[in-house]
Amino acid sequence: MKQPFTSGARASDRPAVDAVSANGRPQAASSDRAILLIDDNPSVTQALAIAFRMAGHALDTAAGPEEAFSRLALRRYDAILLDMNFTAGEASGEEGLACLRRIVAEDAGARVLVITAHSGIRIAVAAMQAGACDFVMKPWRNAELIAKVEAAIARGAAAASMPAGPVPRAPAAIAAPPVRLLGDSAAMQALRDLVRRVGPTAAGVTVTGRPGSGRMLTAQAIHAASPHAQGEPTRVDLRDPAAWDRLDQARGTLILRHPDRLDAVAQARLLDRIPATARCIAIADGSAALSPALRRRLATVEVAVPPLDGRGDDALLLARHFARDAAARFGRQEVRLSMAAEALLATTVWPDEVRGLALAIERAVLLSTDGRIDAAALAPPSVALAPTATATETGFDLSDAERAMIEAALREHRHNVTHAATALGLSRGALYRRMARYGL
Ligand SMILES: Nc1ncnc2c1ncn2[C@@H]1O[C@H](COP(=O)(O)OP(=O)(O)OP(=O)(O)O)[C@@H](O)[C@H]1O
Repeated sequence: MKQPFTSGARASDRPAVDAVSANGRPQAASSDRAILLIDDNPSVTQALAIAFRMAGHALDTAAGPEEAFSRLALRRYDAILLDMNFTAGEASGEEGLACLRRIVAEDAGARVLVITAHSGIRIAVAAMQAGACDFVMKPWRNAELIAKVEAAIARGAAAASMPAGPVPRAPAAIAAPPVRLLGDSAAMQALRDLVRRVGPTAAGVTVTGRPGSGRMLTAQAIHAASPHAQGEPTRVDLRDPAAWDRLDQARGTLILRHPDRLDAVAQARLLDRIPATARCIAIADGSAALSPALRRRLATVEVAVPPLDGRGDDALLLARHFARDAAARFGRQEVRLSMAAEALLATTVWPDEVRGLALAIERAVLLSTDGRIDAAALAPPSVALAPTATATETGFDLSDAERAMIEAALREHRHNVTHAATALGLSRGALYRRMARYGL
C-alpha cells in the first residue's frame, strides 16, 4: 500500500528563498537545476512542485515509468526522485526497482533518490544496491528532502569533474539527454538488452530494420554504451562519395550508413579504408548483401530493430511521447489523444515506421486548437476514412482500423453520432453508412 504523503512542513522546514517580490510573496530563486519527480499521487506531485519552486528548482513530474522515460528522453535531469510503487495495492517496490534499473542502465550518471514507505528499509537497500544514490522515507519534511536532492546533485557534479572512468560523462549542465529507446514491448526490451550487452564491446555491429524504425537511434544507443561514449561518433553515409574522406580521420566509433547498398568492388574498397582501431556500427536494410569479409568486420553481431507493427502498444506510448515533445518544441499546451485517435494508432501501419508516426503526431499537435488530437487529425487526407483508399496504397488497414475508430469515437461521445462524426472528420450520413456496414 502506498503511504499517505505528509505535507506538514513547518515554516522552519521551508528552504530559504532568495527574494521577495513586489506583492510580498516569496519569489523563487532560479537555479538551473532540473529535477524529475516520478510519482502517481497528484497531491504529492503538486505539493512538491511548490516546495521545489520555492527552493529555486524546476520540478517536472511524471505519473509513472512510461511518462518518466519520455521526459528523460527529452532532457537531462540533475536529479530524479522516484516513488517505488505505481499500481494501486502494490507495495513490493518491484515497479520502482525495475524503473530504477532501466534509468541507471541507460545513464550511469543519473542521480536517483528513491522514496520508500516508512517501513521500506528492505526496498531502500535494494534500491541503493541497484544504483540509487540516496533514499527518503515517508513521511518526509520538505526541507530535508530538498537538502538531500541538493546534496545528491552536488555529489554528481563533483563526480562528473573527476578523472574519466570507463564510460565517462560530460557535465550534466551541458550534456544532451542520454539516448533512450522508448517502448515497453517485449521486442523493445530485448533490443535494449542486446544494446547493453554489445555496446561496451569492440565488436562490429550491424543494425538492421526498416527505414524509420529507429536504426540510427539504436546505433547511437550502442555508441552511448561504449567506452567511446564521450566522443562524437564519425558518421559516414556511404552513398555519398564525398563522405568517404571522413573514414581516414575516424577515431572511436564509426557509424556507417548503407554498406549493403555498395557493389562488391566498393565493399572491398571500404574494408581497406576503415581504420583498424575504429569501432564500427553499420546501419543496413539487412546483412545478407554484405560480402563475407565485410560482414566479419561490420556484423559480428546483427541487431535487428523490430517493425513498429510488431511492438504492441508501443505505437501509443511513442505517440504520447512525440506529442509531449512537439508541444514543448512548438510552445503548445500538452495535448491528449482521443479514444478514436488511440484506436487508429493501434491499427495503423505507418509507411515510414516510427518516423511516419512522429510526423503525423507533430502535425496534429501543431494544428490542434483544443488541446486534443482526434482520429481525423492523424490520418493524412489521402488515407483518412477515404472510401477510395485501399490497404495496399496506404498501409492502413481500413476494415480493422475504421471499425475500431468508429467504435471508439461512438464510445467516447456516448453514441452521439453528430459528435462522433465530427471527431472522425465525417459527415453524419457518411458515419451512418459506415455504422451500417460494420453492423454497429
Ligand atoms: N524507440 C524509439 N524511441 C524514441 N524515438 C524513436 C524510437 N525509434 C525511433 N525514434 C525516433 O524516430 C525517428 C526515426 O528514427 P531513426 O532516424 O533512428 O530511424 P532510421 O531507421 O535510422 O531511419 P533511416 O535509416 O531511414 O534514416 C527519430 O526521430 C528517432 O529519434
